[in-house]
Amino acid sequence: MRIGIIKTRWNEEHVNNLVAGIKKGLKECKVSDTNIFETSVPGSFELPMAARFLALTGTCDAIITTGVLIKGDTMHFEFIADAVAKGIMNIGLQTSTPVVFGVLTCQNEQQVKDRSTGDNNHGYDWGKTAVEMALLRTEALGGKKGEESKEMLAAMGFGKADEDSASKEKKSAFF
Ligand SMILES: Nc1c(NC[C@H](O)[C@H](O)[C@H](O)CO)[nH]c(=O)[nH]c1=O
Ligand SMILES: CC(=O)[C@@H](O)COP(=O)(O)O
Repeated sequence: MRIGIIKTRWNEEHVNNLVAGIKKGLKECKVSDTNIFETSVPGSFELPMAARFLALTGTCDAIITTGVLIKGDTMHFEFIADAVAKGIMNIGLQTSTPVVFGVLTCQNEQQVKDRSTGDNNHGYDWGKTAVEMALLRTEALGGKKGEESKEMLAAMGFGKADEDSASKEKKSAFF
């Protein structure tokens, strides 16, 4: 299983803490470092576009987008938070690659710290969510029922991740 992490350079220190949490969650799920692809974008607003580009490479079974939005003095926060949440959902649905919404939307810095450090690092849960959704995707697209979808996805450029899952015979647990 290969997982992509796209992180922002906005609020970099907090985001790096979240990424550490994500990697802890992935490690517990036996995802090796070599199967984690990591890249960065300027801010949260750029996450959906980058997630789309990465999904279209067909190299990841799931993608985690992570960033930190902190409320400022204007409506900027509200517009970005709404656009990013909807954008990330859309990319997952459009590409059939699960995209985890790993963006904290906080009123202040303390709220961020409370959710990105110690035992309440939300990144940890996002790592596990990505693995669960990647497995679900494999079940959905890698089994017999998924043959047609797989061909369609291959034609659209979703090659590698699907080839990997197709080469293993999997017993479906979800469907
Ligand atoms: N204020 C925050 C931003 N703002 C930047 C935008 O995300 C974007 O990069 C810019 O509007 C150019 O398109 N980004 C965050 O991730 N967090 C913030 O608190
Ligand atoms: C420009 C930004 O990304 C953001 O920080 C806006 O903050 P504010 O709402 O205080 O203008």
